[in-house]
Amino acid sequence: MQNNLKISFIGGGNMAAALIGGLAGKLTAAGNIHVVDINADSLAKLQQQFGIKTSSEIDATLAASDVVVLAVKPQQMKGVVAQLVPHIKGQLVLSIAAGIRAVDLSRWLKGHNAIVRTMPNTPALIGKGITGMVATEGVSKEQRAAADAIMRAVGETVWLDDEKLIDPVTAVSGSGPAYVFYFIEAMQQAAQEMGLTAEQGNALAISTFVGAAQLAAQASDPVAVLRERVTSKGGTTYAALSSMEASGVKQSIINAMKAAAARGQALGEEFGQD
Ligand SMILES: NC(=O)C1=CN([C@@H]2O[C@H](COP(=O)(O)OP(=O)(O)OC[C@H]3O[C@@H](n4cnc5c(N)ncnc54)[C@H](OP(=O)(O)O)[C@@H]3O)[C@@H](O)[C@H]2O)C=CC1
Ligand SMILES: O=C(O)[C@@H]1CCC=N1
Repeated sequence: MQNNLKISFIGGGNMAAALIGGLAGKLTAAGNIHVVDINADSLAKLQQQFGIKTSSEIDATLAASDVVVLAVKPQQMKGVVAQLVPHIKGQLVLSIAAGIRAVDLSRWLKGHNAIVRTMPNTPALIGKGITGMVATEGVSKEQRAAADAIMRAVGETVWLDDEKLIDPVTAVSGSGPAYVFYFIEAMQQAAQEMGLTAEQGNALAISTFVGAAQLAAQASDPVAVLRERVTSKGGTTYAALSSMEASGVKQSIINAMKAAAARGQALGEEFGQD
């Protein structure tokens, strides 16, 4: 599916690159995608990889865009948005930043209220992302559909009614890939400490994650039942899970995710001020 959607990215870092990979030449022609970034290396890489337009400064391309994607760090957002004001008229502004609230973006944009706040994740790079998203009142039906199409180009979407839920989404799926990588790293380390080679440990740990995740996605049973099926009475899995319970692993994960959500809220409070 290709359409003529003109999309400008402000910030061409890790997450923007993951999104552009799913959009360029797929949802829209590469020539319809424009990236503004202060980092010349990032721009050169993006242009070479995807054949998109790039510039180091905001220019007239922005005013001609249908969608402006804000993809800089939360700490950089206020300064960046201030530069956009003269160029934002009726475009949809789509933010992927953690923490920064739509009300603050709208105020910085002098009352512009066609804003969709989203929280994607890096598996977007391979079309397996999932994005939580919420629209402000000024977003038209067509703009909501465009936002959905952009994020669906790199995976699934989950629409929320309440912007407050973006912080929990950030804690679950936005930051989530890092928890998975952390768990895989621990499994790889354990594999090596028990005598397997790095290559063997990598293959075993990663395939186990992929296989178990796909089984969980396809099974009609809850994951707790799938876990119980692996856990023979008095067996090896029971020994491992008992050790995890005794160390408070589950509660640690819950605490960590609540810390991520709290950090999202704090970023909004810290970097969303006037
Ligand atoms: N990484 C992830 O997994 C996810 C990230 N996000 C959100 O995405 C956003 C971007 O994150 P990520 O891609 O990881 O960050 P990156 O640092 O990789 O990308 C941000 C880019 O913006 C550039 N930049 C800084 N200032 C400006 C400016 N004034 N004008 C234009 N470009 C500028 C940076 O350049 P320089 O490096 O020189 O500063 C950098 O290339 C964040 O708000 C984050 O919360 C959301 C979901 C997941
Ligand atoms: O760590 C962060 O703040 C960003 C948001 C979600 C994933 N990365």
